[in-house]
Amino acid sequence: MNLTFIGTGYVGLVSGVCFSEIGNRVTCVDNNQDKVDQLNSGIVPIYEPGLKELMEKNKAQGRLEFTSSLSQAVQEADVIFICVGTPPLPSGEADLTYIKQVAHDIALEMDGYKVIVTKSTVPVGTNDNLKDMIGQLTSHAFDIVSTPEFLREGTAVKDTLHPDRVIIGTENERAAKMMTELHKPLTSNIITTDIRSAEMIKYASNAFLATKISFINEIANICEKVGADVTEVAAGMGQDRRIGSSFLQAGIGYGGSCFPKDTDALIQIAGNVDYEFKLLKSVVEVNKDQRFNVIDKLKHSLGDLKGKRIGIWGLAFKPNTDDVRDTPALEIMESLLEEQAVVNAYDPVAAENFRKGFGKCDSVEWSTDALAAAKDCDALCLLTDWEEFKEQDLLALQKIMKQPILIDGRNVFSKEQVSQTDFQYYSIGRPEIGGLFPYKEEGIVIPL
Ligand SMILES: NC(=O)C1=CN([C@@H]2O[C@H](COP(=O)(O)OP(=O)(O)OC[C@H]3O[C@@H](n4cnc5c(N)ncnc54)[C@H](O)[C@@H]3O)[C@@H](O)[C@H]2O)C=CC1
Ligand SMILES: O=C(O)[C@H]1O[C@H](OP(=O)(O)OP(=O)(O)OC[C@H]2O[C@@H](n3ccc(=O)[nH]c3=O)[C@H](O)[C@@H]2O)[C@H](O)[C@@H](O)[C@@H]1O
Repeated sequence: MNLTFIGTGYVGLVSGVCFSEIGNRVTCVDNNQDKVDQLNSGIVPIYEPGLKELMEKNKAQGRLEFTSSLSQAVQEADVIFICVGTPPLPSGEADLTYIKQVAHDIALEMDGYKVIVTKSTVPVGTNDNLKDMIGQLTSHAFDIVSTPEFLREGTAVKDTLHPDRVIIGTENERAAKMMTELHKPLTSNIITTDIRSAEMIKYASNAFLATKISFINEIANICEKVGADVTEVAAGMGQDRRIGSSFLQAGIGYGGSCFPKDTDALIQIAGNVDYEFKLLKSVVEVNKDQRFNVIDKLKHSLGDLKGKRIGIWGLAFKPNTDDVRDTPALEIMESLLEEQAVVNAYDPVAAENFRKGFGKCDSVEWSTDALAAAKDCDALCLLTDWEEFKEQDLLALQKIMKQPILIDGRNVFSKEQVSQTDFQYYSIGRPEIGGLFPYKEEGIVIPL
């Protein structure tokens, strides 16, 4: 099939490349000419393992191209995917400006029947509105489909080529058939449903995953007080197939371009129909607090942070990405600077993006390797669980630090590794290995 993807962010670019890989003829459109030029000269503007190789292969085989010209891309396409951003407005609601602009532009360029698919995450009812809007602007036939995207950054290629499921929301049989055929090479688990349910499946999925994370983080905080180990608890819980073992990794909370934005948006979607989503509001609140766990632990070990040298390992919101949108590192860094600590930061790939988006970078020192960031530090905070950090030799690390204090915000190191060192080690929800309120120290009495 001839496919056009509008927007070459994570979703448009990865989907475009992967759909060309399975034999379709794909055009990716972006109105950012710089991005298009980069893509045409073989530069992938995002860090995503495996993407560059696949992109080059499919470009060379003539199945994949990039352009800023919408008109030809729309006219040549059987199916047009809208993949532009839906960032949060100050109210938390999704900003649909880019979506509406693209829908308007598609309508004006159409020259025959098209299937128009929304891959961007949009509030329930948006696709119905797009249908009305496009219908008023064109006399050509078209069908609207909601096919929400579930890829994760860092594993986006694998997630796209081997999805758990594909959701196809449409009211039209012809469009459902075309979309089913298109996705068949990826999975047999294709679920067709109505448009509004498809839109809701996306928000509900992200909100549920965020809920799992906040839940386990609260369990971790309680574990620190009662002397249990959250990793043991999560492993035990995860063996129940009804619960499942994924997304039970305690840490400093979720970040990224989607969980924070989509949980806020779902709270607004509910609010707009006069429903207070109490549970999700708490999930968001717990997540905001969890970031400061690191600061609490630093203060517990160092007291006043003024003038103290703090190393930061990891700026990306998770490993294997250079995305720093809503990364916990942002607020942690801000807090440290407010406390007048001296900060030295390192991330294997995300430092440049972080510097671009963070206003107070002048007062931050930057290192080009992990050990340099830790050198002479009073304490080191691990904020992103990059493989590179897991592989560090703690004894060597200890030697170059001024004080051996390690705040492991992602529970990367084991008891065995830490016990061979002199580190004052704090993790999340593992008080026997290193927590904020070791239950023995606090002398909490649990009544029998
Ligand atoms: N980033 C992710 O991992 C995932 C994102 N999503 C959703 O997918 C949507 C897109 O997300 P990202 O790819 O992260 O977005 P992004 O913000 O990284 O990229 C959007 C792209 O669209 C382009 N664009 C904007 N207006 C345009 C126009 N009128 N014509 C052509 N191009 C235009 C921009 O230049 C930009 O390159 C969002 O709704 C997001 O919530 C869903 C699942 C995963
Ligand atoms: O809508 C989206 O954009 C995407 O959002 C998430 O994907 P992503 O944000 O790329 O990353 P995740 O792997 O879900 O991690 C999100 C955050 O949660 C944190 N996390 C994740 C899992 C866990 O157990 N604990 C935990 O703290 C990560 O460190 C990270 O900060 C979803 O997993 C995707 O299915 C979805 O398509």
